[in-house]
Amino acid sequence: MATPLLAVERLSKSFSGFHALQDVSLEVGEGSIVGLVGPNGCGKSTLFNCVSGFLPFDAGQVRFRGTPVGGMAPHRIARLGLVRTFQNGHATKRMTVLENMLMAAGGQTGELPLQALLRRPAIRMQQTALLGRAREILETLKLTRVANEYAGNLSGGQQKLLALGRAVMCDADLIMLDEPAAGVNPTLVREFVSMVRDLRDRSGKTFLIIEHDMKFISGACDHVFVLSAGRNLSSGTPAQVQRDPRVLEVYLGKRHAAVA
Ligand SMILES: Nc1ncnc2c1ncn2[C@@H]1O[C@H](COP(=O)(O)OP(=O)(O)OP(=O)(O)O)[C@@H](O)[C@H]1O
Repeated sequence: MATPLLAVERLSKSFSGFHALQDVSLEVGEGSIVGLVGPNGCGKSTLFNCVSGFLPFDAGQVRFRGTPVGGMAPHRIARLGLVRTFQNGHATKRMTVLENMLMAAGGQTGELPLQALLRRPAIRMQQTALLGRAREILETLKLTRVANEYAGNLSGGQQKLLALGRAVMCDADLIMLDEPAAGVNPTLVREFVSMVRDLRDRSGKTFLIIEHDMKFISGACDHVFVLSAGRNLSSGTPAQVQRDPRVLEVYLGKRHAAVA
């Protein structure tokens, strides 16, 4: 079997003796769109933080393209091709949307002053290419109209789209989205789903997505992992997990699960 792009292997993480994650495992295949769901407090964000290097974990391993990334700093993991968004967006509010996009594309030639002096034509070409790419992504995300607005002036939904755009701009292979549909109006959620699928189909991006909105999960994801109280509960296609009595029980309670 091919090595999965991301493998989380028996990951555990405690906070002062409280087990936020216990032996959690999941795999994300290249080019797939995978959902991570579960009731509030079940450990989804903790898992994202551990995978992306923002939190150390206690036991288990995270492999990206087979390489263990446990203990690596977030920027090193990002350089390998794994980036994540945050629930609150993390865009710089006093820069324009376009500037935020350009900032997200790290690792350009000429970031050091000496390089900048020696390689001016190369830098100009690279800047033109980046600008073109940023404009193209903003067009896909329907943000062209607000490209020169301060990011702080965008609506909640537009901020989410900008977070997605910045992640795509990094040119990462795996993009982890933390609640992309929270606070986004239903029409925009549908567009967001088709944009994510489009980015996967056209650019071969892989996505791991935390989301409470089951319409988003059903519309976007090929596969879903369900956590409950810091442990793996279920996994399968969106339709399979929504029929799983264990999942119905944690979401709806035992009595409802029996009749659902
Ligand atoms: N830094 C921390 N210190 C102490 N406890 C924490 C910390 N971070 C998370 N927790 C606890 O770990 C558990 C899992 O939290 P986490 O935020 O990962 O859940 P979640 O599934 O993302 O929840 P939500 O859907 O509400 O965002 C919760 O009980 C939370 O209170």
